[in-house]
Amino acid sequence: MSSKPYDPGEDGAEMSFREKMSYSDYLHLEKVLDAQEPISAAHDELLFIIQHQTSELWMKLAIHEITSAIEAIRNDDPQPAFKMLTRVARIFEQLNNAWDVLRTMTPSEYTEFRASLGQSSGFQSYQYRAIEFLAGNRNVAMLGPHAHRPDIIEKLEGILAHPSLYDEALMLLSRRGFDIGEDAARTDWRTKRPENEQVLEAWKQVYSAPGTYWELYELAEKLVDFEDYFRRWRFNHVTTVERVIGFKRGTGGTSGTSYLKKMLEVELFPELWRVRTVL
Ligand code: HEM
Ligand SMILES: N[C@@H](CC(=O)c1ccccc1NC=O)C(=O)O
Repeated sequence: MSSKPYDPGEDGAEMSFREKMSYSDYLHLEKVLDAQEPISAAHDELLFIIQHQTSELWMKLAIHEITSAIEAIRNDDPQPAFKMLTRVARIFEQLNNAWDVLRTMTPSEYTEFRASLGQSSGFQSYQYRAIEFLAGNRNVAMLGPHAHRPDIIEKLEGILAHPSLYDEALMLLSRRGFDIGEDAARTDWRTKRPENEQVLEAWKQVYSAPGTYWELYELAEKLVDFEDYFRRWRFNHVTTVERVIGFKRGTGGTSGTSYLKKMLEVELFPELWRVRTVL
């Protein structure tokens, strides 16, 4: 019995894209797939490049979502922000799972091309810094590595000129009748805000009566969820780094693993972690 090979064209699949938009036209695949240019002969450099490029693509989406979530909260419409923040947490979960691929690279394999990376480092990831700044971890010193790129400085300064995700959540608390003290009178958004007892008290009231403050309660939990996944990313990163380069200095010039371990202590939404202890 001879059977003819399956022809999707006979089934109705479109086969002629001379004048129609195709899959790769729409996705600009040539641009994306032409953007991997290993600079060494090491087998694992392609893995390293793709791991970073895909991470940066997911970060781009996270920035898009956080920016819209900030806007929704500012407009007193937090419901859509809940969905966006859930998506951001899922993006970080995706980034967390991706470490499993990179972890297949041993120190011997990384050493084959590490020297070709020069002084470049994830420390100079402006999208990572944008996410931190958008969330609320603001430190103008982190603009330093971008001094040679006025376009990047402009983007990051544009974020620092406006309230962060957490600042907007605090202002929502204030609009809903809570006294948040000096956080209600801020005009400078560029620097890190100090922790505030009145904010802690406001979150304490929210968590003590979820039924009364359901929206604020849900917002608080979405923020904690986001930070939870973000912390896991930091932890996976530092563990991978120790596994691959031990305690060598970073190509970006920091102490490397020790610097990243210090960064594990950074909190995006401090009073939301503190409130757990006082409930
Ligand atoms: C073998 C893999 C990796 C190694 C050995 C490594 C190593 C390091 C080191 C040592 C630092 C500290 C800065 C420095 O002095 O260079 C750093 C920072 C950083 N890396 Fe990686 N990294 C790896 C993979 C990744 C990946 C896949 C990403 C995803 C985009 C990433 C993103 C970052 C970011 C955003 C920072 C800055 C963190 C901060 O300032 O808090 N790294 N990395
Ligand atoms: N900082 C790393 C190098 C590194 O991982 C890296 C280099 C260029 C572009 C992205 C990188 N990823 C994270 O830091 C190192 O010290 O080996």
